Amino acid sequence: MESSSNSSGAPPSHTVRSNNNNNVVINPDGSDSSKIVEGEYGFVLEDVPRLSDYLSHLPTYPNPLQDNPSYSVVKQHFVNEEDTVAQTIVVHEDSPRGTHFRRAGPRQRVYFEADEVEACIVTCGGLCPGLNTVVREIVCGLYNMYGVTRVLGIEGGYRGFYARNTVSLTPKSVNDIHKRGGTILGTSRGGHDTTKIVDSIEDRGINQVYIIGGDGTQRGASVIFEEVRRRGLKVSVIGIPKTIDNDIPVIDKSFGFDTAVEEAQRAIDAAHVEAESAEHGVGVVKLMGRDCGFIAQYATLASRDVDCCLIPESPFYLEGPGGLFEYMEKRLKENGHMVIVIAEGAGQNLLSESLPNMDDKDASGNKLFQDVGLWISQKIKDYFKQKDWVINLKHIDPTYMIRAIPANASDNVYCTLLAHSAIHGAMAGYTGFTVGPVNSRHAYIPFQRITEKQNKVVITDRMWARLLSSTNQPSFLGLKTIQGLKIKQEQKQAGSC
Ligand SMILES: Nc1ncnc2c1ncn2[C@@H]1O[C@H](COP(=O)(O)OP(=O)(O)O)[C@@H](O)[C@H]1O
Ligand SMILES: O=P(O)(O)OC[C@H]1O[C@](O)(COP(=O)(O)O)[C@@H](O)[C@@H]1O
Ligand SMILES: [Mg+2]
Repeated sequence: MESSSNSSGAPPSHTVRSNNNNNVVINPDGSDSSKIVEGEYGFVLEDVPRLSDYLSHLPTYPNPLQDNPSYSVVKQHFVNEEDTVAQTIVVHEDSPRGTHFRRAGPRQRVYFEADEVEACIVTCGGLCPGLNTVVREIVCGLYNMYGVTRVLGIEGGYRGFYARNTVSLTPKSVNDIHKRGGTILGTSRGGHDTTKIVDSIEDRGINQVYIIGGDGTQRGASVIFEEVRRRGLKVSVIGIPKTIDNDIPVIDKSFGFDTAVEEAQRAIDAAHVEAESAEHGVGVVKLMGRDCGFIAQYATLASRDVDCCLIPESPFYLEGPGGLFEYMEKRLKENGHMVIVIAEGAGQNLLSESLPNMDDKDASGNKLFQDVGLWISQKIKDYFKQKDWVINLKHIDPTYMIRAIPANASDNVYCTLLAHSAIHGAMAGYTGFTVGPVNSRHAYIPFQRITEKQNKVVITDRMWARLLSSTNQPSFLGLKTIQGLKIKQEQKQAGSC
């Protein structure tokens, strides 16, 4: 096969000029692999590392995709090397061009020959619908698009690299796994040991590492990448973002989220049927969402049967004017029944008042929460009992049932695109990135942008207002807080004019 040599030389650590004369800042403080490219009119590219940044004279090869009969219909075979995806697409005349990410997709030249690739896949953290689809599509995509036949499955999450045997994954062995929930590879929390993991990668001759997981996993992937780079290995480290909670920033949404919202409808429907069939019926549905209430918010908006949605981002209170109990009394008088949806991370401040000193963490260091569904159900029962109201409360907790199902059709397609974007990036020699859609276009995003903060429901956005207007619930914000938010909003608008 034809090969050409890349001569980028020794690891750069300063500002250099790119092909199109932009400023490129690589490793500004020497501590990480940030690559910021600054262009005209406020254009900023937050680029991702490439193997050639730290390995010199790497040969490249023509991309085999151009000879693939299935792709012969494609008009433009390859993504232009200079293509980027804008993070902000709502702009006005004077807006700077703003932050961009490198566009995902197949490149004209690749850094790996098919028979050179030793890929591996690992799934980490909590379950999420679609994990098996991503695994399947990495295996089949590598095989069908690039002729790669050697893919290993790492079992049981990060610790599987050094504590378990691997399984060989072939298009045949993964053929129908997308129809099953969970992950055929198994998963775990904790157990991240960077040195042991990279030793295992080196010992097994692995040169493409596909890591599927949430924010914790991507933090782990980032340190694996740094260690791989420090050792000077020709190994691409690619993160594929996963979380049912949808709390990963920058990307449009995470896979499995749509499936979760859809499945949550069944629980809300059941709660509604139970509630409306009884006198003063109250249905309480607990949904997942450790630090953010996206599943609860979207499930509520989709259902239209929910009277109150409680999420971690919007603090609430039970007693007194404007509180939950007052609203419940009003709603039960008006309508005879009501449905409450609560995200698992909501109201934890109130719970810790009743149950102090609960500071347990899981093996990954995530805080373990008290069961807010049980807690609020008991509080509601106690309140109405002392008021001599007979209510009929049914509490439904479908959380793990929702998480354990296979992905729905749209999540399956989304998982396929994620897997393909990840493969194209790895084959093109990109590394140290997470893949995901930004404003509907798949992009390669530096790890630190994914791990530096969490995506949250913004309660001053129109979407939350839509929810409030659909449920008619109180905002639980005091007059002072609302005024404060308004002033902030006005100051922001004045500043941007
Ligand atoms: N800061 C970190 N550095 C290295 N590994 C981490 C870090 N945070 C979490 N991990 C590892 O990532 C894996 C998944 O993390 P976890 O928080 O459980 O799930 P998720 O990836 O879904 O957020 C675990 O094996 C954990 O040890
Ligand atoms: O019982 P587990 O496995 O610790 O999972 C519970 C947590 O997993 C989640 O579903 C998702 O968390 P991750 O994104 O960290 O996997 C949370 O909503 C929930 O709090
Ligand atoms: Mg997490």
